[in-house]
Amino acid sequence: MPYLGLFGVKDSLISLTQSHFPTPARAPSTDPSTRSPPTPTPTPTPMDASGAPPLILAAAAALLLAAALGWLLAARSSKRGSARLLPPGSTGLPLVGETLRLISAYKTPNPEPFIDDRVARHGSGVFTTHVFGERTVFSADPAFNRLLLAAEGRAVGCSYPSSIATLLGPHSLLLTRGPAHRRLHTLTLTRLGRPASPPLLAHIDRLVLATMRGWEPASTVRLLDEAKKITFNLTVKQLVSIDPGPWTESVRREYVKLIDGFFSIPFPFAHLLPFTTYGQALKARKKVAGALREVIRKRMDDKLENGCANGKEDDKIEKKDMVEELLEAEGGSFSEEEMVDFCLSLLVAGYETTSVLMTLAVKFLTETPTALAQLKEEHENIRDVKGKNQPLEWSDFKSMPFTQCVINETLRVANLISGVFRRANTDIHFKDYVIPKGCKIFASFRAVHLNTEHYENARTFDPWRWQSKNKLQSAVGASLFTPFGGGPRLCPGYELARVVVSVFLHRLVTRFSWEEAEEDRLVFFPTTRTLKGYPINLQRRPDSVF
Ligand code: HEM
Repeated sequence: MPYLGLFGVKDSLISLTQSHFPTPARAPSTDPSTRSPPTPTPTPTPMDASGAPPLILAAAAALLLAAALGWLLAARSSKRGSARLLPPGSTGLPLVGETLRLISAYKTPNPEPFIDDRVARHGSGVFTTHVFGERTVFSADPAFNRLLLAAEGRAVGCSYPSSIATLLGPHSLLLTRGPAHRRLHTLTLTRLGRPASPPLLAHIDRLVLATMRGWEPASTVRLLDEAKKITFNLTVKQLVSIDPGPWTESVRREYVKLIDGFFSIPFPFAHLLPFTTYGQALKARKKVAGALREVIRKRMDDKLENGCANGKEDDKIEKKDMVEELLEAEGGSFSEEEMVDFCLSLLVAGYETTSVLMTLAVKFLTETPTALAQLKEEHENIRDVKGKNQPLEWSDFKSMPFTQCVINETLRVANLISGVFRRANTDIHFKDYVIPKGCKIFASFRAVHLNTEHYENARTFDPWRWQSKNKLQSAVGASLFTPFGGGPRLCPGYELARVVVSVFLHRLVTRFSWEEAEEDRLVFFPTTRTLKGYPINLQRRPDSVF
């Protein structure tokens, strides 16, 4: 799914979250202007012809024919008439367009040239290409990106392939549109946009500490795995108020298979092919949804038994979790299935992104010792004032300005979501171009974040760049910094993700020292992460108290 970093066309998937970035310490000293594309994943793999039923073969042939026709039309239109108004570009080879070039770029440690070269060749930050069976306009232009984000739901709409939509469920926030989307988005923001609430902050702190308590005084851990545990348990708590235990563990086992499905090839009739990753993901989805349904049903029954709590007084009482928000919202009109899909999509949405953000922040800091030293000092100062054992409070979070610079810079450099896909609902006029109704558009955040015109030494991890006053506001205002998107689909978890990572860094640097257990590197296919999950050797600090 585009948000998760997957871009699917027909039966293919391409990761959007692709973010390539050389590790800061090894970043090239030169800083070519960088523009970034989405991340490729495997192209649609045709079903094995030998064993395929005739119906499938006929469908496959029809698809191929449609793709060929699409390509021919795109190629013709780029040469004459109205298509002269399309942003410049090339449709590449018949059928595959430029898909293979895109994929191979993202399989290297430096995928930037896919966009850079085209921007340079066409002299335009907006260009046309043809990937995954579809003509697609790429934007590396912050002004156009802003327009696209703001126009969501009107001139453009987000578009997900059916394979992703099936895993998410029809009532997922990511799939709803129009007034229903606005209502659900506001509700989500109300819940997730309040990490300042004392119970939530205390809970994040407790969860992080509980995970770290599981680490031996001297041990090797794969940081990404640990970060994922924290993120999953935290989201479950936010949704249904269940603490880590056998229930969360059994749901997590299925959930991991579901997540794998987003990055797999959705073979036709996958529900009949349980040995494929996508087939297993479909099964896992049923189990995760079933577990959530059981909890939600029980809560609905409890509510019926205890009577509705819709009075004025109750509105003022902070809801204990997302299910309670849903049960109370809109006169309690959400159906069980709507609530299940909604919770499931929240569980999916922040998992990979927040965990990789935590891991990469530690990796970049490890490779930039001066930044790590400054960060440690900031957190030790907080501890000096509070004493060793006190839980973190909101005022402590507010005393972490350098930590926020580290998080901003990790987001800028890592590009966990390298951009978002939209589809034009109408002809779109931008500069001298017209992007026709129905056309797919990719707004690349990464291309902007790594562009030397906007950021000096754009490919170097430099958290100090965010220290200057108002830098963040002006970068966000000009759409030069959009790691969480913008407009009506602005990520509702943006504040929560920051708080989780801040608390995690606080507890890590004040209780442990560490070094890389083995060399690890960033990979960008099918998503941005480190190849080995960043194994580190941890040493508990002698003065740390648990
Ligand atoms: C580093 C962490 C994160 C990053 C970089 C990130 C990034 C994004 C981006 C770029 C979008 C916009 C997608 C679009 O416009 O199509 C988005 C949407 C969304 N995010 Fe996040 N996100 C993060 C964490 C979270 C967390 C922790 C949650 C919730 C627990 C969350 C929930 C969502 C949801 C539900 C949407 C869809 C909103 C809608 O369609 O209205 N995200 N996120």
